[in-house]
Amino acid sequence: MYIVTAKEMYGIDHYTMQELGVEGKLLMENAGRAICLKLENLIEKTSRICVIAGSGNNGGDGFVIARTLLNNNYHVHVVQAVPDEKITGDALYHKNLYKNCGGTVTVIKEAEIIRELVSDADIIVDAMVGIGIRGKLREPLAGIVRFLNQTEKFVVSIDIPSGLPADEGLTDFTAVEADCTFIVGAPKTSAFLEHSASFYGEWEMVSIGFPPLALRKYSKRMLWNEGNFQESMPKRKLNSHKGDHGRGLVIGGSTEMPGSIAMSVKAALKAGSGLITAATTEKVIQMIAPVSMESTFLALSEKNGYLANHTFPVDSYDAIAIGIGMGRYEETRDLVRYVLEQAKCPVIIDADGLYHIKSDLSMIKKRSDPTIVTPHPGEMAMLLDISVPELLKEPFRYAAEFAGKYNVYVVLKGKYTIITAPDGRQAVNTTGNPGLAKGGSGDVLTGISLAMAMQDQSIFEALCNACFIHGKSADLLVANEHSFYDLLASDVIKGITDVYRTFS
Ligand SMILES: NC(=O)C1=CN([C@@H]2O[C@H](COP(=O)(O)OP(=O)(O)OC[C@H]3O[C@@H](n4cnc5c(N)ncnc54)[C@H](OP(=O)(O)O)[C@@H]3O)[C@@H](O)[C@H]2O)[C@H](O)CC1
Ligand SMILES: [K+]
Repeated sequence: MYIVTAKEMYGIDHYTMQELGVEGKLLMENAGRAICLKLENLIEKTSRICVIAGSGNNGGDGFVIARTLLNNNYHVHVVQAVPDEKITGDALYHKNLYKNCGGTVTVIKEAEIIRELVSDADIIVDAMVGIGIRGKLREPLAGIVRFLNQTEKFVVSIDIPSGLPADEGLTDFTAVEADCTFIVGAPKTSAFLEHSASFYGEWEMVSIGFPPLALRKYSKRMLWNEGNFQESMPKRKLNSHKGDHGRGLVIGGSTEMPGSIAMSVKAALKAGSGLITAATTEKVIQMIAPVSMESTFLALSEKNGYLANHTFPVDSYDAIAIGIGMGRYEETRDLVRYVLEQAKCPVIIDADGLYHIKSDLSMIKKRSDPTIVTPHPGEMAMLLDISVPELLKEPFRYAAEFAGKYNVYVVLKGKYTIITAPDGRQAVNTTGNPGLAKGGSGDVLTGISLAMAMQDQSIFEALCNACFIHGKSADLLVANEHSFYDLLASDVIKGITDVYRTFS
């Protein structure tokens, strides 16, 4: 499923109409009808529905919905929140069809009157404004939105909750807090931003006839779901051996943080790596060896319990993960630099490793083999020298800029983890739950990512699939024997079994 900005949606719309010859009226009919099919599952035959229509094509969708429901014997009324002369084009065509079928419309000039008009309605359909919103919502729409946000009635938004921007970048808006939203054609970016996603309520996308080639042509963003995982995840050959599944190296750990590298190693093996070596200090090896029975170890030099400058052969690995639990000592940075310079395989940089590269980002820019950074918002903001709120306003843009500038893959972790390729392709992971907001969760994702980077798939798909597995494991665990509260990172490692048994 593709994710679009408002501009991309207009591009897809234009292409479908101009190049393919599909008329706008037909797209509007398709949108309204597809939404009604879904809406009818939510409402009773006796439900009273009030559609609030605005001036643009979003309002036009509202008139199609009103006509379809009316013709299906529902009790419907349309409140038009703009003067008659503002309804033009395809929207006017559909308004006339609705009226020709016996539909009634009340035109309102002031927001106050809305309370009375919807007093006997069970369901309110918000078709005031969609992706065409410019600036902050004007009256009377703003007043209607304030009323809708305090009413107990069930509010269904069309395409986008009215007032909400489709794109990232704006955080100050008045918008409908919908109970549910039927998104037209393709989900918009604001459905995946921490400050705006909740306005959509539960959402579902309806297809209205945009061909995949049009979506592909305009959008570089997608939602990574079960279908993508099943399609791209390489199948295991029955006669394969451990060498076929990747020989990985995990570098990290310190006396203060010995557990994290053990988690990454275990996750990497559980997710399907053939062989994993943990490169860490002698002391950490002694500490983690009893719980890391399936891995091999490489003792590196240390200073005060932290990894110190050390050169060792890194060319016999298929992928490397570095940074986990390694601390921020100056001496450790030289080790990070050495690995990034020498390794001729994909390198994943996580946690303290990100702190080390910050002082000299040319360390990653110079590399010719794939480099992957896996920051949480705090680490990403640190890499960019901006605040976390600034980053979260436009995470897609910042991630894409960083990926392009430094030629790296970025896995920006969060409620909506965004995976970005150096060429600007982006995916949003669909799995995961609040149970993952716990220590060790990132270490597990790094381990799974290491395993995925060594399977027979592109790095972008590998990272998308790693995020999918990580989140899906947590989802299956919470659906069955666990809760958001008790879920541990070690449970997520065990849960990988169920993900593979269920989906591959
Ligand atoms: N291809 C598709 O995706 C299809 C989408 N459909 C639906 O159409 C809308 C987009 O339609 P569009 O007409 O481009 O825009 P909107 O209806 O969202 O909004 C335009 C009107 O909104 C008024 N407006 C704009 N900003 C404000 C504001 N800040 N306050 C109040 N009113 C505002 C604007 O009025 P003006 O007086 O400023 O001109 C416009 O009249 C999309 O979201 C889908 O729902 C199609 O039905 C099918 C194809
Ligand atoms: K709307």
